Amino acid sequence: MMQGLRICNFSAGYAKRQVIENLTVPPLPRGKITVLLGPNGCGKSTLLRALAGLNQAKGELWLNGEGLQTQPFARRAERVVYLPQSLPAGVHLHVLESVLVARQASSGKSGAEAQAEAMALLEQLGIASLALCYLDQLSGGQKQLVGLAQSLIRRPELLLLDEPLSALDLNYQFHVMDLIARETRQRHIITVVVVHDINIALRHGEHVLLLLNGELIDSGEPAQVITPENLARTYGVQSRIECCSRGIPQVFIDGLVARPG
Ligand SMILES: Nc1ncnc2c1ncn2[C@@H]1O[C@H](COP(=O)(O)OP(=O)(O)OP(=O)(O)O)[C@@H](O)[C@H]1O
Repeated sequence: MMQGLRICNFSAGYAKRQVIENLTVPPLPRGKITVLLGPNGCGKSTLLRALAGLNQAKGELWLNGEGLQTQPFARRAERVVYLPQSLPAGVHLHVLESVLVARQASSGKSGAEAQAEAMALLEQLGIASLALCYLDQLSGGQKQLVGLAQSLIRRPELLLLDEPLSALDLNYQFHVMDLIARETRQRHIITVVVVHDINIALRHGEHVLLLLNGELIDSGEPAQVITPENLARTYGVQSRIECCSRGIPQVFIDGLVARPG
């Protein structure tokens, strides 16, 4: 059985606008973090939502050898989890309840075992002390961490995270990427993460997809894809990549080669 996610001749968009047209992507690996990069409006969220079956789409999607497009939505929702940029407002649950609801939705399991698992995950994310706080009383970053707990507890085969770091401080960005990498590796998940910070992509990504105007510009290992040429072409920035004293490559932006858009 072919492992990983295969995307072939895939088109997605909205009633009046096709955003992704005939996209074919080399297989996305299991057990690794794929970072999805590209400028504002290039179609990253549209692609993730379409992979989750939440946007109109046509074409072929194969998840670990099984076709996704023809699967009933409930089965697909068990296998594929999409975490949007922000959690829906107005949900009157406390943090622990919301994670348990997510757990139940995908495995039907509840009770003491599920509760212990949920608490362990909140602990790992450093938010166990918030377990009994209501979602609408949390800060933006805290909500983002809860969203991540809700997604991870569902144990998906394909985990789609749309800018999961956007509200997190520096320490949490690092910690969360490490945690996502560990879960991804241990549970053999295919994880796709949208980030805008190119240095996070370079440091924590294990595979990179670079999109521009709904088209794939490049894909592969971070150091092969995140190059000054590709950054100039997609983001219009002039950049250089240098290793710091610890040998970790870093991107420095020296200026613009083009105006946005
Ligand atoms: N509901 C919608 N209806 C119609 N067009 C939409 C809708 N949502 C997004 N679009 C359009 O689709 C294109 C891609 O948007 P998308 O949100 O996928 O971009 P993105 O790469 O995630 O951007 P960003 O980095 O700013 O979040 C944009 O031109 C946007 O205007």
